[in-house]
Amino acid sequence: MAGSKYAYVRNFELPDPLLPGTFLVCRLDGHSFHRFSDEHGFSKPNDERALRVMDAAAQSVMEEYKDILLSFGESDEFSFLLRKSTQLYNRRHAKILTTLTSYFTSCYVFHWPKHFPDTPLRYPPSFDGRIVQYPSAREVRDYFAWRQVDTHINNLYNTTFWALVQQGGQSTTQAHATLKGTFSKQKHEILFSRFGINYNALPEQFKKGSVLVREIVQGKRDKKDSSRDTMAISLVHCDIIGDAFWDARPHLLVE
Ligand SMILES: Nc1nc2c(ncn2[C@@H]2O[C@H](COP(=O)(O)OP(=O)(O)OP(=O)(O)O)[C@@H](O)[C@H]2O)c(=O)[nH]1
Ligand SMILES: [Mg+2]
Repeated sequence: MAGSKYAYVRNFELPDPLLPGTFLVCRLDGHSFHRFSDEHGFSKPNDERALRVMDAAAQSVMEEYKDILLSFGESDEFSFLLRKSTQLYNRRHAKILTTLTSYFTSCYVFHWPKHFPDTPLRYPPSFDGRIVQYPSAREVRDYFAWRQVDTHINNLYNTTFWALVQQGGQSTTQAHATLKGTFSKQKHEILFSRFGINYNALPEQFKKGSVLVREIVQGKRDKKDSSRDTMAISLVHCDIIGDAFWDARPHLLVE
């Protein structure tokens, strides 16, 4: 079939394949959530309702995209690990990134009312996204360890910061100055001696983020493909994503 004289413009649409045989990590991050959290009255430093909306949206994404084996979330971000051999959308970069970002965003809006029954959305939230390609399991392990360490560092800072402001009566400028150059031990000490807060006793989700992992259901075969095990998504808050985590779940890092 001959194209119209206009059809040549199609040639300007270039292919954008992701490298074959690489692990894909897609990280989404709330756009201007500093403002979004203020406008929707999130509690500081952590709002459990807000974290539950993020977890619910990520779970929906994993239910829709079976090649996502693991996801990790904290604050306004979520990272998704796709299996190395995924053929999702023929590994087209923009197609994967835009559909995951838009599906996550609409799931966030979809799940919002359940967790914020008394707070209607004041405006539509949005998320940005990127895909990083990692050649080996080592980088994937280190990637998730990096995000989880970041959660801990940020949470310790934010918890101490807001204790100084909310309970200690400091201005935000003063609180920043108090914390400047402090090591983590000193922040623990400020929390405990001044405010009676034992950091280690805070909810695991605040300190370690949310891990959603596709686990093998022992002894059960997939209904559609009997050569495969049945997988179920489980939400873990207390796991360290360290060597013991990965070693117990070798299926996450196979081809
Ligand atoms: N109060 C409160 N704020 C939160 C919570 N989770 C995320 N936020 C806000 O979301 C921000 C997330 O950090 P960033 O992603 O660096 O900042 P951002 O405003 O989203 O900016 P961009 O991502 O660059 O668009 C935090 O700085 C907080 O202001 C929460 O549980 N409670
Ligand atoms: Mg953000």
